[in-house]
Amino acid sequence: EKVEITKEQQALMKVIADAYNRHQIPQDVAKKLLQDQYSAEENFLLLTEMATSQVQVLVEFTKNIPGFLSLNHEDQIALLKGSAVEAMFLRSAQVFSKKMPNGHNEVLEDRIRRSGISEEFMTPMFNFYKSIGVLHMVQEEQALLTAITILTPDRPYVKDQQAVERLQEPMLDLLRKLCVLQHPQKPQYFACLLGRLTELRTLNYYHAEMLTSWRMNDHKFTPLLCEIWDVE
Ligand SMILES: CC(C)c1onc(-c2c(Cl)cccc2Cl)c1COc1ccc2cc(-c3cccc(C(=O)O)c3)sc2c1
Repeated sequence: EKVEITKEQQALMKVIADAYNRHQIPQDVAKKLLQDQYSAEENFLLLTEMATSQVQVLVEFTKNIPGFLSLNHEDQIALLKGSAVEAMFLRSAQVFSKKMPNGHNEVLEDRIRRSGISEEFMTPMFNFYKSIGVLHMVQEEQALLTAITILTPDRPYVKDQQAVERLQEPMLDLLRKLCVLQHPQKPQYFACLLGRLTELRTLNYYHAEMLTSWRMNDHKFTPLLCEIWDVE
């Protein structure tokens, strides 16, 4: 049947896309990836700085999601803590797939591969990056998918799951329509995107292991990362 994006869905798309484009890692921070120190220590510190900056960007983006700030305050924190790693996998995946103009993607891969992460986590991590890359998502899809990830009702400690569902559903409906309109030759495209969200959840477990092994090697995180990841 003819898929139509309603006026209010257009308005929602504009709010989410503008927020996503407005809140990016500052270029001077992203540029640090290109500096020439490549020791495992140096890479870890750089990635820590990127992640910290990314969390700040993520919080600002989340505050622009219509209805988020009217959720119960503890639930707002639970949603951010529960989705931060997944949102950062999505964001860093865009860096790989959008072929950053000044070669960020190669250096990012090198730095991640040489930052004290054990081999067993590299495979699922880079498989995810590849599976996102082949989708060639447009900016609006990336923005909606990030908002949908943040608005996942069944995160740990969320009390009013229905309230979160009521915010997530219109985003899912809009993304479904967008996929049909943007990728008419790929009827399964929307299902593919949702499949990525499932793959993201498994990466949470690998990431928790990564944090543990870094901490066992006495790696330090920033206060913001300690707070969002409940470490130290
Ligand atoms: C604490 C640190 C060691 C860490 O622990 N786990 C992870 C992680 C790793 Cl490895 C992989 C996935 C997820 C996480 Cl969470 C990280 C590093 O996380 C990040 C998080 C976001 C970004 C955005 C970037 C980026 C570059 C250029 C341009 C842009 C841009 O947005 O333009 C973004 S790099 C980057 C690194």
